[in-house]
Amino acid sequence: MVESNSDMKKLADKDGHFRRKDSVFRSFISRSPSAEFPAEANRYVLYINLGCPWAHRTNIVRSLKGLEDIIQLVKVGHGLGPILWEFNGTDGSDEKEPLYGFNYLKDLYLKVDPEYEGRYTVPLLWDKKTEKIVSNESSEIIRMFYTEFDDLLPAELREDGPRGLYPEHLRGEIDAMNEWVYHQINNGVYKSGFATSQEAYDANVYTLFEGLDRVEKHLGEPGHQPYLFGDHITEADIRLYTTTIRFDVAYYSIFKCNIKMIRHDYPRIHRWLRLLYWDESERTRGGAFKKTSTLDLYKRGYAASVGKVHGFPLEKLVLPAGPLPAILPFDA
Ligand SMILES: N[C@@H](CCC(=O)N[C@@H](CS)C(=O)NCC(=O)O)C(=O)O
Repeated sequence: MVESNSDMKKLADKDGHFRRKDSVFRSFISRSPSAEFPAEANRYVLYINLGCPWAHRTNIVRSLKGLEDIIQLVKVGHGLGPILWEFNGTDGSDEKEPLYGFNYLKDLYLKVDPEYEGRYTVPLLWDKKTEKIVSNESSEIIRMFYTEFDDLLPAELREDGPRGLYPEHLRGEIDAMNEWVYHQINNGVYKSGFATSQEAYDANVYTLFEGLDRVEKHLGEPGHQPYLFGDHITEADIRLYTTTIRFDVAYYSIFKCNIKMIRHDYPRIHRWLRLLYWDESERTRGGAFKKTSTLDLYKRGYAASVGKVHGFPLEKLVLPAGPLPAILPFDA
């Protein structure tokens, strides 16, 4: 029996189009001590799956901001049965959920709200003290991480220091870029990959490549190197990175996003991507991008998801070998 709100076959609507549902839990951690969810060390747990690009955003920011000792990270594996997220030792996950011994991520959602009818998604930010979900929306979790724990961090890691990820003078431009990058690229790959009709796939796959063409052009404009908005890594880089690092290895073949490849067809994006991935300097706190990127997992995770959408059993998955290597060296 597949439960309706975790049923992967129902990801696409009747017309074959994948339309992502809005996240349901949208509270905020605040630096104010009187807030419902005040910023405190050892109080919050971030649940992720390493394959998920939305969860990956939060994992990168946790690492870039130096929040590893402040926010606990728990990895959940890909479900071997019909339920998507399972604590089963795969993808670096524990055998059981560490706080309550649950088997599935959905058990946390149902603990908070037994009537919950939304999807059981990662990332999930959990408050140990109130036993509530703070948020399951990555774009908002990363923004809390930028600022709200800053009183607990050294000056050089604070948002008002030189490494601000969402600096005031760039907010308008970052928001504008986020908007089209989200629709055309971050979510664009899913609109191709989870389409269950030829019409839905055809209606979306070209728009994705128009988005990548636009990024390639953006990176050629003054003030847009080496990072998307100049000398410093910003939110825009993080949000684009998690899709592009999965592109050649997984989306190209498994999501049928195969009109162009980053490594062969987008020299500027390819350079920018490798610059972030291979950076193990202090700028990325010793490799926040590389350390959180698990290229070997991406094919299997996406093949399993697409298999679930089409009712194809996991044990029969055959994974594509290439491209080799999964990411090229910086100077190739
Ligand atoms: N808008 C959410 C999307 C999260 C999301 O869709 N996560 C996927 C994994 S990559 C998921 O958990 N899907 C399970 C499902 O839809 O049942 C965010 O950015 O946090």
